Amino acid sequence: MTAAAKRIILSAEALLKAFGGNVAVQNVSMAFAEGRLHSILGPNGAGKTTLFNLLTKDLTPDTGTVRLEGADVTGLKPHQIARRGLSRSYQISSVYLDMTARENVWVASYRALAGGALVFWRRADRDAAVRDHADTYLRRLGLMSFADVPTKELSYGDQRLLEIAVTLASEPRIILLDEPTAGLSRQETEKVKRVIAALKGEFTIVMIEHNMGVVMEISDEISVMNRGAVIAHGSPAEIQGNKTVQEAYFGG
Ligand SMILES: Nc1ncnc2c1ncn2[C@@H]1O[C@H](COP(=O)(O)OP(=O)(O)OP(=O)(O)O)[C@@H](O)[C@H]1O
Repeated sequence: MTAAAKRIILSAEALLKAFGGNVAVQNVSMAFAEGRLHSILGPNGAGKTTLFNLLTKDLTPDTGTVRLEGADVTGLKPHQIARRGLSRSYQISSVYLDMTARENVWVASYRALAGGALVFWRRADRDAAVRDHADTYLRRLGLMSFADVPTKELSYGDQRLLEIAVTLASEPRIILLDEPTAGLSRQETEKVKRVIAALKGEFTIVMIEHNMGVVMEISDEISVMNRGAVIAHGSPAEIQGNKTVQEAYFGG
């Protein structure tokens, strides 16, 4: 199915962001279709992270519009965007190293369930519900055997998986993954790749990723940025054969 045939859940429309005289994101428009994995590629400094920050409202664009389910959300704060179902993982792992794996997911689970007036539940029921919720995501990411292990004792790859578990436990509809395989071994990269591929369809995923093999294998569509602008958009096969991309990204 083509992207055009799918419902657009999130979109960037003519976004522009400059830092002083440096235009980091230049008139960028992108549409993210429901249930698809859309990767953003580009060399260092292309503007990918700035675009993420504009989508999550960690940054405000100088001009342009961000739409979530058709509504203009450009003026909203990050927590308001999160409440509307958009959750993000960071390039630098943001899990708490002194907490156990389960405790890390608990925090997001508690927030997700608290939306359902969790505070009024009996304490034992509440704690069991939060634990069940957290365990669902630990299991899903293959981390149950580490549930009670302090996060600092997990391998870096498992810490990145835990980060995805935390992201999912907030029950988003859209997840933004910032370089999920950065710094991982080949084996860990394979594992993270399989996990992300399994989330496709259920979640809309936007992913910045430098590992070309991962991007080409699991993406439904790819946008390529260079010097703040989008220079190509298409399927993995279309991007692989695109001459402009080869010149900009692979140096010729
Ligand atoms: N807070 C900031 N202040 C000033 N300049 C910034 C800021 N954030 C980003 N930039 C600049 O904007 C441009 C785009 O940076 P950005 O981090 O978005 O690129 P990127 O594609 O994510 O790169 P990388 O792959 O290295 O993470 C760069 O020239 C960068 O130096």
